[in-house]
Amino acid sequence: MPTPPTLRIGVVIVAAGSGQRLGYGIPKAEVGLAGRTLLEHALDSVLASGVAACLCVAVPPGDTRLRGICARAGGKTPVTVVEGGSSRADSVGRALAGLGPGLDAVLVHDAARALTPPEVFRRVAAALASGAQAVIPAVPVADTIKTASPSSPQERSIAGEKVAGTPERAILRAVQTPQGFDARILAEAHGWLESAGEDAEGITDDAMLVERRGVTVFLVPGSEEALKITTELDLMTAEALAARRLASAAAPGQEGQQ
Ligand SMILES: Nc1ccn([C@@H]2O[C@H](COP(=O)(O)OP(=O)(O)OP(=O)(O)O)[C@@H](O)[C@H]2O)c(=O)n1
Ligand SMILES: C[C@](O)(CO)[C@H](O)COP(=O)(O)O
Repeated sequence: MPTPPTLRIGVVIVAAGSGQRLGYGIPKAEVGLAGRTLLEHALDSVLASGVAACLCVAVPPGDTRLRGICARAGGKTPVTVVEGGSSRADSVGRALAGLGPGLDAVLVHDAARALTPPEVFRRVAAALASGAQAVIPAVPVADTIKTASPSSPQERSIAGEKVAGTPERAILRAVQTPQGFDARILAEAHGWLESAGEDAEGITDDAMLVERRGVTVFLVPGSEEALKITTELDLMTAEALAARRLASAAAPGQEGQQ
């Protein structure tokens, strides 16, 4: 089988969110998990994957702590920092500009998915190298998902919403980051987004953005460990995962045994 071409890949980490739902009163990327910030965990995963030629991190305006972390990270891999915007998409757009020219592909990653295993980055990069223009990691959905619509005025005394439909669960996927794209296609899509106005409403990830531009998005296996840390319960789950990793690093093959 021919070897896929090696791509020059830039990685964007969006870390400029305020973490309202976590409610710690500090930017979420600064929150501690197993003694390190979420951003440090995310940087570790990217750098351990070995896919990044360079990184750009979007941090909250005025933040100095995350800038300091980025200044100390990277080693031989250049890490630049930009001020994030008022939405995730805005932060991605700013970080794309901060990556600089000469890249074949870009991976966009949430700092909030701090424990994403390096293998997930490598799977996304491999699919790009095999010719995909857009690739995202995904996992099957465990719950049955319903679509909802408002109840009629007569029904409202029972409940505000009712079921509108039930998509077939077998074809549903929960998607994660890093999301990988041909660099030119992602830049064009974000350029469109800036002028799209109402057409851009409800776009919640970069894959959806390039889908709107007619690009085929491929799926590769994600990881349960790549959960998005959004609430206190997610952080508790992440702490348990990090503890399991530490235990298995200390005693390989012994985890789960008494
Ligand atoms: N203006 C924003 C908003 C979000 N993000 C980043 O996008 C990712 C996903 O966002 P989310 O988990 O919703 O983070 P927050 O916006 O911080 O959370 P909340 O909505 O609870 O405030 C996070 O890594 C977050 O830092 C960003 O860079 N810039
Ligand atoms: C990009 C993402 O993580 C894919 O699941 C998700 O859409 C981000 O959503 P958020 O509301 O900005 O956290």
